[in-house]
Amino acid sequence: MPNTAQPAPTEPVLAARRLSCERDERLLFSDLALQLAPGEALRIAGRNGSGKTTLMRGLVGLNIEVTGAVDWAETPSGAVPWLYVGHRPGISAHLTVVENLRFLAHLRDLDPDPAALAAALEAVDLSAFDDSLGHQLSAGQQRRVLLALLYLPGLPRCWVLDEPFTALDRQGVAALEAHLRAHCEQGGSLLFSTHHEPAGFVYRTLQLDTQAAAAAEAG
Ligand SMILES: Nc1ncnc2c1ncn2[C@@H]1O[C@H](COP(=O)(O)OP(=O)(O)OP(=O)(O)O)[C@@H](O)[C@H]1O
Repeated sequence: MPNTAQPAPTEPVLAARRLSCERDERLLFSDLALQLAPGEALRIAGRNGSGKTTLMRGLVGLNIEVTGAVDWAETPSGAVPWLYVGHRPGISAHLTVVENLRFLAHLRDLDPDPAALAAALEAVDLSAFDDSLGHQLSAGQQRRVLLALLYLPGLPRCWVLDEPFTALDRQGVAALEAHLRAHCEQGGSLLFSTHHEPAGFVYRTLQLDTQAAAAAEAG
């Protein structure tokens, strides 16, 4: 099922042009353009160090080394149109699971009530660990705390997820794929990176190695 969808002919959620980035005198990408429409998913692929994280952080304004034009569609409320979830779990060792999730939510201007926090933890199969401390969690459980963000109410419609499948077991991968598919089917958009090739939903792929190679050849 993956990799066959063409961009939909609707007003884009995100339109970026002439994106370029050079780091440590190494060209990562140059004159790159991408668009994302409502209901679409775009996977950023490429080898380690090819610039996937750099590109995604640039698109959400977290990396000023990325130059070019980035236009996000305005939201009716004027709120930030994206939810960015980076590749590091960022779990505090001395907070409980539910405290960590609340903190991660607050960092993103979300203020979920206890019922919403409990429902999100249940969705990622962590109900039994809600009062465990961060340092007591496995790598996959830490990832699940972070991914619980995707089950909170009031999220922006475009999700930007860096390596969301890292450390998940097979059941976790399948559950996340189903959740991302439902998000897109409901008109949400998704920009994500992964070395895993998801099979559970439709997405286009932007291959960054090809971009860098083409730019190097041209220049
Ligand atoms: N803080 C930093 N300062 C300078 N260079 C950096 C920094 N972080 C990453 N880089 C460099 O930028 C390049 C792209 O890194 P980036 O993290 O975007 O790659 P990636 O495609 O996401 O890799 P991976 O698949 O390993 O996660 C790499 O060459 C890396 O060395």
